Amino acid sequence: MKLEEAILRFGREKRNDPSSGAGRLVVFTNGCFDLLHPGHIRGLEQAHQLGNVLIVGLNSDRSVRQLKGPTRPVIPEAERAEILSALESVDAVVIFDEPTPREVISRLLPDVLVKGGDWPGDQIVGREEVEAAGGRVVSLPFVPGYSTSAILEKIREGFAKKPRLRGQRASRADS
Ligand SMILES: Nc1ncnc2c1ncn2[C@@H]1O[C@H](COP(=O)(O)OP(=O)(O)OP(=O)(O)O)[C@@H](O)[C@H]1O
Ligand SMILES: O=P(O)(O)O[C@@H]1O[C@H]([C@H](O)CO)[C@@H](O)[C@H](O)[C@@H]1O
Repeated sequence: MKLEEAILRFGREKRNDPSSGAGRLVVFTNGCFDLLHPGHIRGLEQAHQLGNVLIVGLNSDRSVRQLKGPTRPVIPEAERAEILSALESVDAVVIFDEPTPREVISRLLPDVLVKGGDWPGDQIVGREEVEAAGGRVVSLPFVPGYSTSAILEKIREGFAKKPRLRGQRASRADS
């Protein structure tokens, strides 16, 4: 979804308009969401439970590369957005190209801004803007043992031990 559409549908003006089903709490979270894992899924489900609508700000491929290096993301932005959009807990996905979601958050002004516990509270971008508009910021519990980097490392280690020819599927006997 384009930011402009998200603002039209879920922006503060829309929420303050009695004819638009006022009282809908808009929750926002953001991330790269490259190779989803249970930490992502649980965090998104918990985020959605904090309001009525969950909008996810998704870093574009260019933004992910700036943050996590030239080998990332593994999954292109359109497919990351498709995967997130398929989750019942996610109502809209807005891709942003900047290094941080500050612009998106400033324009959407969600009622609740959420980040996982891997981010210290004072480093959550958008905190000031959301709180100044009367919203709140929630840091969700981190689920230990899950990260996209760890998944990628496990894959790299596996291939390092038993490299396979391109296109060759391992038989059960190989494993
Ligand atoms: N294990 C986890 N438990 C709870 N939340 C998580 C966990 N891992 C990531 N998140 C949250 O998911 C969102 C997206 O994070 P991100 O895509 O960077 O995942 P990641 O697994 O940390 O990736 P990477 O290892 O590439 O940094 C962020 O809000 C982050 O706080
Ligand atoms: O997937 P990540 O690395 O958890 O997401 C990043 O979060 C940053 C965070 O919101 C800073 O408070 C954000 O600035 C960055 O663009 C990524 O979304």
